[in-house]
Amino acid sequence: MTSSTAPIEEFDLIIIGAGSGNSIPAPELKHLKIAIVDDGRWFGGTCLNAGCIPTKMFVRPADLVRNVREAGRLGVSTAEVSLDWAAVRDRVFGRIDPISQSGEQYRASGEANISLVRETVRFTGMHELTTASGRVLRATQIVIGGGSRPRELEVLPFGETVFSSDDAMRLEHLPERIAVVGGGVVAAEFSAIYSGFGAHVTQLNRSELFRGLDHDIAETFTEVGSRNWQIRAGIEITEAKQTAAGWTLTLSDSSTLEVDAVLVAVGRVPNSDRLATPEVGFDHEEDGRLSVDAYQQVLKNGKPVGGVFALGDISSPHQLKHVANHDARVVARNLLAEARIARGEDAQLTENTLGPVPYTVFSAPEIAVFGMSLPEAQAAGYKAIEVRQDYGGTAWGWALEDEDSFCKLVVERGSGVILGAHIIGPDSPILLQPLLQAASFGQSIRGLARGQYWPHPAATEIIENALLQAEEEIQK
Ligand SMILES: Cc1cc2nc3c(=O)[nH]c(=O)nc-3n(C[C@H](O)[C@H](O)[C@H](O)COP(=O)(O)OP(=O)(O)OC[C@H]3O[C@@H](n4cnc5c(N)ncnc54)[C@H](O)[C@@H]3O)c2cc1C
Ligand SMILES: NC(=O)c1ccc[n+]([C@@H]2O[C@H](COP(=O)([O-])OP(=O)(O)OC[C@H]3O[C@@H](n4cnc5c(N)ncnc54)[C@H](O)[C@@H]3O)[C@@H](O)[C@H]2O)c1
Repeated sequence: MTSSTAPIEEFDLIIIGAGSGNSIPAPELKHLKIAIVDDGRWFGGTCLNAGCIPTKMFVRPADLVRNVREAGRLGVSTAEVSLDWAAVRDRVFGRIDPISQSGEQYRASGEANISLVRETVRFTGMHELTTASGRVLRATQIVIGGGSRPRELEVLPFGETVFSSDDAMRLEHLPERIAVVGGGVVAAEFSAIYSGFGAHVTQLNRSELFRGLDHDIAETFTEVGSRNWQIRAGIEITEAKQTAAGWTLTLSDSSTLEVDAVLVAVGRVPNSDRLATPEVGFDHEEDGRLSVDAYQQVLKNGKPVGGVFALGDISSPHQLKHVANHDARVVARNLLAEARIARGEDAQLTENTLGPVPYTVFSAPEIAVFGMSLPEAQAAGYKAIEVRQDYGGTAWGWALEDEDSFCKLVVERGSGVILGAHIIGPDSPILLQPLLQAASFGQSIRGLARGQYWPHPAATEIIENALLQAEEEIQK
């Protein structure tokens, strides 16, 4: 399949993608000749440069302003508050860009056994890659951590005033009127950010928001979110016309919307096509991600391809950084184990077997969930119960004057194991963790609430009360 006549450059290990893949070269791999290949606009992958980290650095000031605006109901009188987009943007990227740049410098010249290749590559053999400039790289072991990219909408292709999350935080000026297209986590987080900064935001989605989540969580998000930005769910853009000011969007109910700019946040596509992994015959799932086995080995005709592993968004059903990081830990162990097995030594591959995956949305309101809703648990054949604890039923909820937030628990009646937890409200990503811990270790909720102190009147009493309710319910 090699089309280039360039001399072949041989490595022990090639890592494609310097996002989560960049954590793989550890001291244990110092004996290997390694190439790290990445064609990103910024070095270090999505999370650092255009994902988890900068978004949360924008969410925080937007939250502060929103809290001040809402503080009147707690008796706090405030003058008008505002946020300076350019100042926040420069603070965020003034911190992030140097981290990315020094990471790149270190990889380019910091270690004798590592070569950095800043080019796009494609597979031209199962252990061979060809770069855009025609270099041919070969290795015994290859890790594919190529990530995903924002999906484009046919009716609104990306351009100067139609952008994805990649550009959404680096805008020169914050547009006054923004349409945010999508009903998932990216759309939710950016609607909260832009509206906190004072833009007039209209979120458009073809179905209800957060369709995959517990119904009450999705409904409450829509209700509370609507207090800060406009939400139009169950609507599609049928036509988009560029105007002098921005865009006129025609919607499926025949109404029109005038905006200055559009953020398209309708999911992310795995980068397997850019790597030509279909052409070398690797297996793929329906959504285009690479198929892997329990050891993160890439499959071909259902069987693992020796020496080829994948991690993160390019092979995971969960496009989440904590999942990509754990995949990388498993792959790092398995690279060494595979080499030992090949040398006839006693070694075993490690399975990727962590418990339920937490999913958190840093919007206004925040959401944190894992596992099944009650209908999902019942459909899966569990004898399950569900309880709901409102924040407002605890002293912390009174302090917040909260009338919207809640925690729902789905518990298997017999074992007392938590099958799902669904929290919407302030600090829900933190409140989820004790529940996730119990579920991850298969711990019954029996005795969990009363077997430890819960500081009074902290927000964790919401979890304590939910557990007590669930314990009572499974005893009936
Ligand atoms: C706006 C936003 C906010 C997010 N917030 C969160 C959050 O709060 N919490 C959370 O858990 N997750 C969050 N995520 C998801 C998280 O960022 C991703 O799951 C994670 O970064 C994926 O890591 P990865 O290593 O798989 O891929 P990436 O970090 O994307 O790395 C892949 C790298 O491969 C390179 N590459 C791809 N194809 C080629 C090729 N052919 N040749 C050479 N190089 C190539 C790319 O340039 C890229 O640098 C967020 C995502 C976005 C977009
Ligand atoms: N806090 C976090 O953990 C966090 C934050 C941001 C992103 N992420 C990750 O990034 C990934 C991408 O996020 P996302 O919000 O872009 O995707 P998503 O899958 O969460 O939501 C996509 C939304 O776009 C809509 N949609 C899809 N195709 C469409 C089309 N053709 N026309 C109109 N609407 C369409 C869907 O109905 C859905 O509401 C997520 O899977 C998530 O795991 C995580």
